[in-house]
Amino acid sequence: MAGLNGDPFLGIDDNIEKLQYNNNSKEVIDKEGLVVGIGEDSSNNKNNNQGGEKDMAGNSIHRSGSRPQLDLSKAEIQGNSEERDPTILLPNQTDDISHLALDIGGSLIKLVYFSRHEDQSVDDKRKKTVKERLGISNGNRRNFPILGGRLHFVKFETSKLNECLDFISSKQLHRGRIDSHHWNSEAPANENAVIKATGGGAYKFADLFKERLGVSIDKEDEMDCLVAGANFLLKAIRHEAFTHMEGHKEFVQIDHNDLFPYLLVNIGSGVSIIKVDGDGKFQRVSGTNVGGGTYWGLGRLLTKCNRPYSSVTPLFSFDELLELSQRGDNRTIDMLVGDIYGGMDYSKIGLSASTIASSFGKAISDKKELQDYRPEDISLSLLRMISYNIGQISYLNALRFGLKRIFFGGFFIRGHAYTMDTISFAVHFWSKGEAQAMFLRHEGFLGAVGAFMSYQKHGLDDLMVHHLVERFPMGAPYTGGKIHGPPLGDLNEKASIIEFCLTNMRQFMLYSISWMEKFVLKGTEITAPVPMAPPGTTGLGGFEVPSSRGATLRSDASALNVGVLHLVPTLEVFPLLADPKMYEPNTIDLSDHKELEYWFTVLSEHLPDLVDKAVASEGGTDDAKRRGDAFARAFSAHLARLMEEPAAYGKLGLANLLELREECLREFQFLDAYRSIKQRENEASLAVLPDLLLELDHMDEETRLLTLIEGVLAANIFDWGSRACVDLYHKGTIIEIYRMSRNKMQRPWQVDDFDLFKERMLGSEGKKPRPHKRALLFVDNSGADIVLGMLPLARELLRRGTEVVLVANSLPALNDVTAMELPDIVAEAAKHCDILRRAAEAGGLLVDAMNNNTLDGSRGNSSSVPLMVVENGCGSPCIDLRQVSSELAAAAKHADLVILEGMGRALHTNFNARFKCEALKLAMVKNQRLAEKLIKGKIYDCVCRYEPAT
Ligand SMILES: Nc1ncnc2c1ncn2[C@@H]1O[C@H](COP(=O)(O)OP(=O)(O)O)[C@@H](O)[C@H]1O
Ligand SMILES: CC(C)(COP(=O)(O)O)[C@@H](O)C(=O)NCCC(=O)O
Ligand SMILES: [Mn+2]
Repeated sequence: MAGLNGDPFLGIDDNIEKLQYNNNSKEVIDKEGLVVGIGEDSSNNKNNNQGGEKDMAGNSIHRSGSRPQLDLSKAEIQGNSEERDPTILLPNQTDDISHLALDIGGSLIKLVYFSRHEDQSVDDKRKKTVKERLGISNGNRRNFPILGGRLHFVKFETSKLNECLDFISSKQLHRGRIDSHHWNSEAPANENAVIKATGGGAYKFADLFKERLGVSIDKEDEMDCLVAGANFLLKAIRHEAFTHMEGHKEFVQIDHNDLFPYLLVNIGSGVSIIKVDGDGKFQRVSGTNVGGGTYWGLGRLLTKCNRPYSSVTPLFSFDELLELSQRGDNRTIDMLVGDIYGGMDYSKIGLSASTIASSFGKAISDKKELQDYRPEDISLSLLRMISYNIGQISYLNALRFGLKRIFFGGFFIRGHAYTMDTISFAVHFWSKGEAQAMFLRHEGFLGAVGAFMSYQKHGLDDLMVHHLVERFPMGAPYTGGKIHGPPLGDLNEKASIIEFCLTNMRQFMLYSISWMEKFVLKGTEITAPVPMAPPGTTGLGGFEVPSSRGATLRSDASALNVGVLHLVPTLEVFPLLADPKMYEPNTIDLSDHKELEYWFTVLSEHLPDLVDKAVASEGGTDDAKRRGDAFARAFSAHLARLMEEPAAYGKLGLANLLELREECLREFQFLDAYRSIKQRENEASLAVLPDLLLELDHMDEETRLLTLIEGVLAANIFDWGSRACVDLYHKGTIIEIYRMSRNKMQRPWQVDDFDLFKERMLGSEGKKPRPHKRALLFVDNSGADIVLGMLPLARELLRRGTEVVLVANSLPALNDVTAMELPDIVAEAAKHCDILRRAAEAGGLLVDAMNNNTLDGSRGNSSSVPLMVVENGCGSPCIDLRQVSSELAAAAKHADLVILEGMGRALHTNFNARFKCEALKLAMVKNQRLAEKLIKGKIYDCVCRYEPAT
């Protein structure tokens, strides 16, 4: 790893990576040979050295926590090796296999590329036996020829095609390996690589691609691609479409069966208007030459004389123009109805005095030269002229075909609030509220996505919402290694260089700027508010006043509105949800700003403690400290961004915030921040387990059941995510806190369905009910929670003849126990308990023990009901049951009882979830506000909610 410490780093965008190394690294690469683990893998090595701890690479659910490995053998410098940061070619890099599609438009080149990883789960014994037991052949592979991976979105200006070519070649995207095992069985071998491309540039630049990259361009029709892209995104991405009216953004849930027909308006350089009736069924019904290119081109021309001399380029960039408009007042240049009617409305035909009568109309009478107009005003006037015009033409076409829904795409929109409001306003105004304008988060990438979809048989078109997990990376080094860079903070003088670099890839490649600097820049960009116009200076005019002033314009470098799409084709909808369509995981609605503020503060205040734990988990090295610092900044920046724009990444719930924190930790390579805490608590709890079991076995059935449920609730106090609990841990030992918590268990609990549950379990009036066939126990924390709470409950179910499946996280989150850790814990517990031992053997959990015959010499008792462990598919303290692992989905098939435990899984999420089978929700509420809000109680109150099957 040392050989790569010359800042392998991220490129200009979050999604853009470039390999670099410093002068001494090549030597190391050559000598050491070959596969160098990066990112997560480097830490895995460390874990292995520490002994005993399992690495996470064995997990098949590779959310963004997993990093690709690079094969650096035969690495070679491309171009001039005297260059400071030359590009490296990695001819033998096979793991991170890429696939690329392009949309080369008049203004911008859009790239969509896919990178995937090997499934490294084959060696996991638990997985093998679980698969055998649950009868999963090979997940969903047959349906999905692709394995998991990521879909990245990147764009370049078409005039800077060379930078795009450099990018493709530095990432080797054009060498997309296509072979039978990995991608497409009928595809040709790697030579004569072909890339799919659409847009005019696919024709115009085909020769250049052949010359520079040696690849042929397979041209795809632009309209086909736009429609295919829009249809795919609308079906496969949750929260892809939204409305934007008067500054208010609202995501629209699109019903797949009710998508068509719709009108697609793609505002690129020019505008295409397409009536879409189905997949591949469409007609281009209209278009206009007044589009994004018009705004950009005319805007440049009209403002160029006012461009400050100090600027790097003589012309305003698109974003600068847009930003100017936010400070503009179009009344200085537009002729308003009031200008014509002496300040009065023309109310007879419904036009107010502030309505624009004639865009740029004032310029006819003013005795002004171009330079006398403020570029801000020109830009706003132009933006409004073009947006209204497009809105109106779109509406007229919708009217022509009786369509109610209009989706707007293309990069002219650029997520700019004011532009969207203006278009929405026009559509609303002209249609008198009959038609609705909707926007797409992947606005400009429709064509590129469509070109990507045109690769035959890659299976992507079969992907559904639940297969895609969107992540918003924040400048962490994709390529791992050490973090270099100046001390944080002292970056002002570099900012202008960086800014320049961000818009100029070629220049960028010549500067050695660590990702850390870029990260800090990004961090400040996304937290710094965009300058707003003083109230009243703009807006007036137009039909009426689109209210939002586009405070959301951010530079391309932080274009976080689209994240990297992580494809996990093995994810499934939890089959026991009563009504998946109506299911909403989040209990707490963060669209209430007060609520958002509260949780924002909770998470911010928890941050220092979390960073401490994270840094300690990595040995407290300088490198770990830097990463800890960077993590804190990254996460704070994410939070700040979300405070400003809660819907920035899609609809926001508390579960998303808590997951974002875990993802962010992983991005900075903190793979298991609570590792040693978990271990310590497991050991302490396992030591007292035999006594607890003995105690339980002396009780009658009814007392035992109550004690078991109390035990679960009491042990749920071990939660390192709760501020109040962390304070407690500083005051007592694990066992002391556990005893105290148990002593405090007094019924009735704040939510108390225990009697109902007891009746279901034990029956009444001497009638013995049928035991459950299979129970799924969604477990929560390590230590007492799993060992003294959930395991004894599992044991009781097993004793009654119920199969038990422990459902645990795929990846660590706080001190939650993971599926990977459970077999060892169960094995340890089984040493003191025959019931657990026999069940674990029957469930294939004690593979090693069985092979070694270490227990009592007998082979697994297959007549016993099995105890199994499955991973849930996520790495968060909460769970979204629309996206669970295939093994959990398989395990659910025969289950008739679901037990959800803990605040994250049973309260923050799923408190209101309804199941086809019986459900028991158990949690201690470790937060005062939540207790008040959710159960009208106080902190440390308990929830025992039992719901019969629906
Ligand atoms: N960073 C940017 N650079 C240039 N143009 C941009 C940028 N962001 C948004 N735009 C706008 O998007 C238009 C291009 O949209 P796009 O959908 O990519 O169309 P095309 O395929 O014709 O290039 C530009 O004409 C401009 O109005
Ligand atoms: C992160 C958690 C959901 C974990 O709780 P658990 O699921 O382990 O019961 C919970 O600790 C939490 O909501 N913490 C933030 C609230 C607080 O610190 O008060
Ligand atoms: Mn937890």
